[in-house]
This record gives sequence, C-alpha cells and structure tokens, in this order.
Amino acid sequence: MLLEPKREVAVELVVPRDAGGVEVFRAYRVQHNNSRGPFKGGLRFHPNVDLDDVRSLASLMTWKTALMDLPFGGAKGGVQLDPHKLSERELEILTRKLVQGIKDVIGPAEDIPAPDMNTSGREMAWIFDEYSKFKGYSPGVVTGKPVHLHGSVGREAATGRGCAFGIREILKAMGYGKMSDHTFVFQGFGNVGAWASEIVHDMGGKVVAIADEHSATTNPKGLDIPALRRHAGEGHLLEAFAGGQALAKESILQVPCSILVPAALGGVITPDVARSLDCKIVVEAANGPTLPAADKILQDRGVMVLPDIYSNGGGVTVSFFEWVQNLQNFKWDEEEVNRKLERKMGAAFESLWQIHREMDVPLRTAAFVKAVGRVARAERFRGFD
Ligand SMILES: NC(=O)C1=CN([C@@H]2O[C@H](COP(=O)(O)OP(=O)(O)OC[C@H]3O[C@@H](n4cnc5c(N)ncnc54)[C@H](OP(=O)(O)O)[C@@H]3O)[C@@H](O)[C@H]2O)C=CC1
Ligand SMILES: O=C(O)CCC(=O)C(=O)O
Repeated sequence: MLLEPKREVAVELVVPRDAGGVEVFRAYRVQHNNSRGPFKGGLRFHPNVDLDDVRSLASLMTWKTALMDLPFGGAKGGVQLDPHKLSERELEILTRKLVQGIKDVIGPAEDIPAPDMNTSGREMAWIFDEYSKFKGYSPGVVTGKPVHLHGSVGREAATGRGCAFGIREILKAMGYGKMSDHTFVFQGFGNVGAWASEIVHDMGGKVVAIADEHSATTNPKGLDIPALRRHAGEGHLLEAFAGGQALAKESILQVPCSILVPAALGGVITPDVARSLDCKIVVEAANGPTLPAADKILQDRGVMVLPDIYSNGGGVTVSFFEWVQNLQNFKWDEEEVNRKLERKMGAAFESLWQIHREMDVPLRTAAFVKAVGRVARAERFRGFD
C-alpha cells in the first residue's frame, strides 16, 4: 500500500511561445498518501522531471510530514522544462494551464502544492489566483505564497532555517561543539542553499565553499555569505566573487569540511563521491541527494548522514503554519513562526535520535521507523477503507 502512490495525474500543457508557434510540456502531480491529512508537497520546474522522479519525491513527502508530525500526507508535482528558456509571460501561462489541468484533484482540504526547484512565491501566487477563479477564494490551496498575498512570514527562509536548526541539534547530540567550531560546504545557492548558508554563517559557522549550477567559489577563511548573496542577486557568477577564489564546481563535494550540505539536485552523492568526500557529517538539504549504494559506503566510512526528510523538513513545517493561518484568516509574526519552527525541528530530532540510539540504526533508518510507523498507524485506525 505504502509503496505505490494513491493517485497519479499527468497533463499536457500547450503554451503559445512569444516568438510564435506553440510548445508542449508534460506535467505530473503524484499523490502518494493522505492517511494523516491532505496531500502536501512542492512543485518543481526542471528538465530532469519525469514520472518516476516525481513518484519518489511524493513518497518522501509522506515520510517527511509524518516525521515532522504535521497533519498532512505526501505529494509532489513537476513540469519537465528548463524555466530559464521561457519568458515570465510564458511561465505564467504554463502555470495557469497546469492549474486548469489539476484543479479537481488539488484544494485546501485535498492537496496543497508549494515551491520547490525553480518555483517560488511568484508561481504560488498564480496558482492561488487561477484556482480561486474556478473554486472561489482559496488562499489555503497553496503555500509559499508572497507575504503580501496570504503567504506566511518566515516561509521563504524556512527550509534553510530548519536545516540550520537541525545542524545545531546534531552537533549537540554528537558532542561536536558549536557551529563556530566547524567548516561548511554547500552545493546549491538557491532558496535552500542561500538561506541555510546565511543562517549557518549568522550562527558562527565558517562556510568555506559554495557551488551552483554554473560555478563555485571558495575561501578557507570563510565566505561572507550576505555579500555573496548580494553579488549573486546582481546576476554575477559565484566564481567572480571578490571575497573568494574560483573553484571547479564539479569538485565541490570533495572540498574538505566538517559538514557537507547538498542543497540542489537529487542523486549527486554517488558511490564514487561517497568514497572521496572529506567531511564528518552530510546534511541532506536537497531531496534524495544520496544514492542507496552511496549511503552504505558513507555508513561504512563512519560519515553521519542527517536525512533529507528531517534536514529539509522546515519548509513544509512553515507551509503548515501558513495553511493554518490561511484557514483562520489570521497572521502570526516572524518571531512566533521561527520559534514554532525551532520547537518542531527540536522535537523531530529528539524522536529520531532516540530511535537511532535505542535500535542502533543509522539516522535515515530511524527517521523511516518513526515516519512509516505513524502512517501505518493512521491507515490502521482508518480501517483501510
Ligand atoms: N524550496 C523549498 O522550500 C524546499 C526545497 N527542497 C529541496 O532543496 C533542493 C533545492 O531546492 P531550492 O533551493 O528550492 O531550489 P532553487 O531552484 O531555488 O535552487 C536550486 C539551486 O541548485 C543549483 N543547482 C542546480 N543544478 C545544480 C548542479 N548540477 N550543481 C550545483 N548546483 C546546482 C541552482 O543553481 P543555479 O542558480 O545556477 O541554477 C540553484 O542554486 C531541492 O532538492 C528541493 O527539492 C526541500 C524542501 C523544501
Ligand atoms: O512546503 C511544502 O509543502 C513542501 C516543500 C517540498 O516540496 C519539500 O519539502 O520537498
């Protein structure tokens, strides 16, 4: 039951191009499980998107919402495209057509999309607007909306902030000292990588290298992350940052550090990478960055892995806070959101660390023991109907 998704929807999106003619894109929404609450999960725009990829990301969402103890199930959506090749107008048409295609299977009590790779508040605002045309005013149909359009303060930074809280937890649990005792390397400088590295930097951590899809920069004395964010925000390549030296982006996962944070694509830690990386802890800010065969190698090498369904669980946690605020037509302030997020990250870590110690299993197994147990219990209570 838990291996297969409950529902899979594939739609064809026909988009008139600015230059004339039309182009056809494939889009998917996979709804894995809703025994604990409405389906929940992001929507990504990326050339690598296919049904199989979206299926596995949807199931990760089921385990993530269960581990974080949120009243949601798991889903994921994706459109196979390179968004950098479409204009804003074309992307808006595509997003609205996607809503037209899936409007009957999403909804505030049914399935609630959110941002993921290459989507942000802009796309979420289009989804809210398009869905509301068909079904009436429905801010709770999507989370990660702009703060001035029913979004929650703190959601944009939430995945990165949650990741930084998670790092603090594992350092404490392992007796590894403070953030300031450690060096960090990030792959990915988008929503998750930029916020996580900035918050780690604010907490005293020394970020020694960062890569994105185009280039990389390094500084053994520590990068000035706010300055690097301003530099990237002005459209410059990371490798051109004056406060660092250019680095081959392909070598980012081999840069020596205490904590390596993959925050971009899945499947980047292959067996070869696992044999060659030089860190004590891998913190999976991305979804599915470690291949199963690589996981085993890391375990044998004594490299601790803080699994994705915990490390990036801060995003969906604040999505839950946004949804709750939307349902109540109420707004919390940022301090309250961040405090509640910190508490959730702490409680989830405690439960997975306890299982890790009592059952003597890796943290990933511990996270799944907790999550699968909660989902299975909900299925049993509901009577498999
Ligand atoms: N956004 C969220 O709230 C959540 C996201 N996640 C996961 O976090 C990861 C990142 O998502 P998010 O930050 O939102 O996505 P973004 O689209 O905001 O950023 C993605 C980043 O990854 C970089 N990137 C892409 N391909 C490569 C590559 N081959 N090598 C190095 N860097 C690369 C991009 O580089 P460039 O800018 O040059 O294109 C960009 O910096 C994904 O796995 C996502 O599923 C998980 C939970 C919640
Ligand atoms: O905020 C959400 O609902 C989900 C974000 C997401 O896609 C993820 O956690 O992988």
